[in-house]
This record gives sequence, structure tokens and C-alpha cells, in this order.
Amino acid sequence: MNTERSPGTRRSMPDDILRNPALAAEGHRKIEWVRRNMPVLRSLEERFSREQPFAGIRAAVSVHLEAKTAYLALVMAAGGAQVSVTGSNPLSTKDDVVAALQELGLHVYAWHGATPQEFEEHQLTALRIAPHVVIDDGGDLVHHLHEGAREFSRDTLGGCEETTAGVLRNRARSVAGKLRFPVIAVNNAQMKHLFDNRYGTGHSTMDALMRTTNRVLTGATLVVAGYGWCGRGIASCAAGLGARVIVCEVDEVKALEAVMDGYRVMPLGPLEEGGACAAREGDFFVTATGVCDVITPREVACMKDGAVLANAGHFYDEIDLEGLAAMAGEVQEVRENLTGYRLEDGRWINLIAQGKIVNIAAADGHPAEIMDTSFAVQALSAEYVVLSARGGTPLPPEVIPVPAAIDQGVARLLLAARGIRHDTLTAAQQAYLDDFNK
Ligand SMILES: NC(=O)c1ccc[n+]([C@@H]2O[C@H](COP(=O)([O-])OP(=O)(O)OC[C@H]3O[C@@H](n4cnc5c(N)ncnc54)[C@H](O)[C@@H]3O)[C@@H](O)[C@H]2O)c1
Repeated sequence: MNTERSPGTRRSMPDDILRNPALAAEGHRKIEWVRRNMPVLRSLEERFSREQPFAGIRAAVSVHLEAKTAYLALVMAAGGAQVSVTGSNPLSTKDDVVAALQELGLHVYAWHGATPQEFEEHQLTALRIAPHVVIDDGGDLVHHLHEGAREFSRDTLGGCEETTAGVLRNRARSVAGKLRFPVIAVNNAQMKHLFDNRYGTGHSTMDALMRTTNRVLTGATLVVAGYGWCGRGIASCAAGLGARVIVCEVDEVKALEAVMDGYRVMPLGPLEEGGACAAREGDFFVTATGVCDVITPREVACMKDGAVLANAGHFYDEIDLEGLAAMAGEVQEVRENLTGYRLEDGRWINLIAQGKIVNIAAADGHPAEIMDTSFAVQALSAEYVVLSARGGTPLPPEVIPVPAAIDQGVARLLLAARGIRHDTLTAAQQAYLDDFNK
């Protein structure tokens, strides 16, 4: 394994790209706050500082660049890694956190509100470190390492993918026989999606809806498209706040699961002229499908005056923005992060955060306690990639599940941090389970 530092040393890296170094103090405060609320990562920071598993390793990190991600990058650095950091969405990047990280000696390439061209340039610049390990969210870094930035993948041992959309993207590349290094499906670990996608997205999406609109969810009708891990969390948090929830699903089993969980299930748009559909009933609409064109002019045409649209999926093509704009006679910024579209008949349809990932672009993302376990899985998966290569058994170039030992280890660390004790099987119970003659 080549861990020469020359391509990524600070001197040979281009200047960090950040807008306002004067913001660093606020960034440090935010990072310290999340550190206090991320006990699992703190215990990894302590072990990594001692054991230095990433000594000689260059890591590129592209996750929504706010305080919790910053702390993950610092934990990797504490383990000896040389780290370059960029964002995974220009609207979720927090400039104060960027400034703080830069002050702490990491290479940082991001600013809030970057144009699509600037955003891509930031990602490509972060890859000039020629990473051994990539922490990715949505598959962009891995994509660049296979396409325009291929030369920087010469030492890449593997990637660790944070979200459903990125796992699917890497799996498609693998099925096409084009994945050139292993990618660990961090999203699919139990200690990730059971908590992050479900409770984290549910909690922070409600936060984003309320703080952006200052409207009440109690008694309102909230339509959620997609009843996967994110959709389940959004539905249960909305119901907990007293909203009436309608679920829209394409998967028959999940549609039935939503019914059994107590929600109404309806098609999002009318199946026939004038037919009943969720679009006519909703006050709030949240997409969480990972698929494009979920809300299109066809659905918008049925909506009530004042309807609020938001997307919690990773990519922002779940709502057809061009179609919405084409229907509008007038477009106004009605509140911060909220755009009103006035249709020809006078109805206003409101869109949060330009259809970008709502809980991060219009709120603070998942709570620190949630990201604690997600990022612990990330850090341990990165360590798994490195140790496998160092041990002479590099992982194959496939999408690889997180080993169960990592999932269980993270759960154990969190239980210990919370002082929660639990039962274990007795020897007799284990023997009973192992006995096929019983
Ligand atoms: N906002 C966040 O913080 C956050 C967190 C985790 C994941 N994500 C992203 O959210 C999206 C969903 O993630 P997930 O983990 O819930 O995925 P999932 O695969 O568990 O669920 C997606 C669901 O959407 C359904 N679906 C697909 N097309 C649909 C359509 N046209 N109409 C209705 N339902 C449809 C699928 O059948 C599936 O049940 C992905 O893009 C993922 O990357 C966002």
C-alpha cells in the first residue's frame, strides 16, 4: 500500500477555498457543542489518538459540511489521517464551520451557496489529495474518481457511502462492472439507517417545515411520498405532532405497512380525471423517494392554495422545479428559504429551500446524537478498509456490507455511554437455540 504523503501534503495542496475566515470562532463553538453530544465518536477519537490507525493515510470527506461532519473529519485526523473536506450540497455548507476546520489545519474546499460549477470545482480540488479513503454522501467523490478525477484514485483503497442514493449509484456502477475500488454501504448498517434515516430525518424535517414556514403542523394534512426509512420517520414525527398523515407509495408491501401503521394511503396525483388523490388534500408535501419527478405540474395543478412543498431525498429532482416555474405567473421569496409560486388562477404554492434536501438546507440536519452513530459507523468502516489493505487482504471492488461486528460495536459503545444495561442469553438459552433436535 502506498502511503507516501507527497501528493497531499499541505504545501502541495492548492489554497483552501473559503469565504470568511473571521467566522472561525462561531464554528469552533458549534463543533465543541456537537462533540459534547457525540459520546461514541468521542470514544473513537480517544482510541484513534492512541492507536493511530490512519497514520500515513489521506482521506477525502464529502458530507453535508456542518459541525457534526467537521467533528468526524477531526476524529479521522486524530487517528493520523491527512484530511481534505468538501461539502455534499452547497446549501448545507456552514461557512463558520468551514473556517474553523481550516484554522485547525484541515484542507477545506467549500462555501455556502456555491454555484454548481463552483461546487464541482470544490469537490475536484478536495480529491487532489489523492485519497486512500473516501467518505462520500451521494456518490459524487467516487463518481469523480471514476471519471474526471481518475488520476487521483491511484492509491484509493476504498470508499464509505453515507446515503441510500449513493449506495444505489455505486451498486449500479458495480453491476455495470465499472466499480474500481470497494465501497462500504454505510447507509445499510443497522446503526445507520434505523436511526439516522428514520428518527433523524423525521425530527429534522419537522424542524425545517416549522422554522421555514412558522405554520402549525397540528391538525394539518401532511403528505409523505415514499414509505422507506426516511418516509416512516417523517410520517411518525408528523403524526406525533398531531398532523393527519397520508402516505404515497409505489411498493405494494410498504403501502400496506403504512395502512397497518395507521395512515391513509392514496395516489399522489389523480389516477383518472377528477379522481381522489393526496395532492388535493395536503397542506404540506414531503418527498423521500430517491426518485425523480414525484411532484410534477400534474400534482401541483390539484393542490390547495398555500400548499408547502419540500424534498427530503438526497437529490433535488424529486420535485419538478422547471415544471413548477413554468406554471407560475409570479415568483416571490416569501420568507427566508421559502419561495412562493403564484399560479395563473391566483393560488400560491410554496417551495422550501429550492427543493434541496430540506432538513439540512433549511434546518440543522440530524441531531448530534443521531449522527454520532452514523459517523461512528463511517469512521469504523474507513478503519476496516485501511486495516484490510494493511493486513494483506484488500476488499474486492464491490459494494460491501458493513461487518456486523461494527454495527454491534457501535451499539455497545452507545449503550455504555448512556449507562443502559441489557439482558444477554444464558448458556442454557444459547444451547436451546443451537439444538436442532428439540
Ligand atoms: N434527508 C435526509 O437527511 C436523508 C437521510 C437519509 C437518506 N436520505 C435520502 O432520502 C431518500 C430516501 O431514502 P430511504 O432511506 O428512505 O430510501 P428507501 O429505499 O428506504 O425508501 C424509498 C421509498 O420510496 C418509494 N418510492 C420510490 N418511488 C416512489 C414514487 N414515485 N412515489 C412514491 N414512493 C416511491 C420506494 O418504494 C421506497 O419505499 C434517498 O434519496 C436517500 O439518499 C435523506
